[in-house]
Amino acid sequence: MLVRFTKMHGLGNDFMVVDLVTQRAKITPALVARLADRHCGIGFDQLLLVEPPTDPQMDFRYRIYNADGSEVEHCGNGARCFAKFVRDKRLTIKPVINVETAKGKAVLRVLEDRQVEVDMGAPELNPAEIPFVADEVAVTYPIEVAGELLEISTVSMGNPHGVLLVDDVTTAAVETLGPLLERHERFPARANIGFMQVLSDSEIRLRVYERGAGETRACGTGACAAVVAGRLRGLLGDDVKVHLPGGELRIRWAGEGEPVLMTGPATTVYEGQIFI
Ligand SMILES: N[C@H](CCC[C@H](N)C(=O)O)C(=O)O
Repeated sequence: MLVRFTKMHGLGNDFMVVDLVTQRAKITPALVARLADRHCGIGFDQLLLVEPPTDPQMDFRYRIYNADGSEVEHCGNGARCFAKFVRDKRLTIKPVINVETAKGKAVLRVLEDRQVEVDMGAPELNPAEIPFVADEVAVTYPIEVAGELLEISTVSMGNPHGVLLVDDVTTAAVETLGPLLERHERFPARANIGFMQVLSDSEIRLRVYERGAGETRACGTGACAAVVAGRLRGLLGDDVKVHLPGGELRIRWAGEGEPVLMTGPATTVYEGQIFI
């Protein structure tokens, strides 16, 4: 079967985007992992599927698969690309697009300057919902990894995140602590692990070792989780510039119970077709 796709990225976090509104394809984890291969496939961090909604109140269903084939609950950089894709493909002309995700919904706004603002919903802090093994909710949790005792924050943006505070992201032990914490037994569904350096109350640097993809050039849900964790630690205000290896995101969060707003670019690289 020949399937049309579009290669896109959000600050270098790259995606294969497939319209399953006007075409059909049977997607399996094994197929995703094969297509994600950067030598024998297309190569991407995540596959994004654009589908008709199951909820009539929504405009689309938004499904996400990591490069390892695992289907996940959310992808922030992907949500911005999703908005650009459905508008460019004339699947909608709405400037505000409501999409359903595996664990909720997101509201996508295409702005005048072609940036995309995403209402990512309110963060989840209850350990049981993240999920993270802990007796009660806290701002940080002691966690033992590789013989070290670290302090980690945990946040769900639909998907699970752990956030560590570091002095300098360039020397942070992302390659060693990232995979160990991604698969730590206290994260039963695995987790995305952020390494955050606070520059001021309105600016941070961040690297993210992503669940199912490894370190990426940017992570939208990771940027949201880091700002939430930093604000809860009393280190950040409500409007933060996040510097990621692939570029900058603006993250706003007015506090507990409020939605996190993410604003940033979305880029189309090429169109393609592939036999699957
Ligand atoms: N690796 C993530 C999904 C992609 C998130 C990231 N690419 C973003 O922009 O939020 C997870 O397993 O939850």
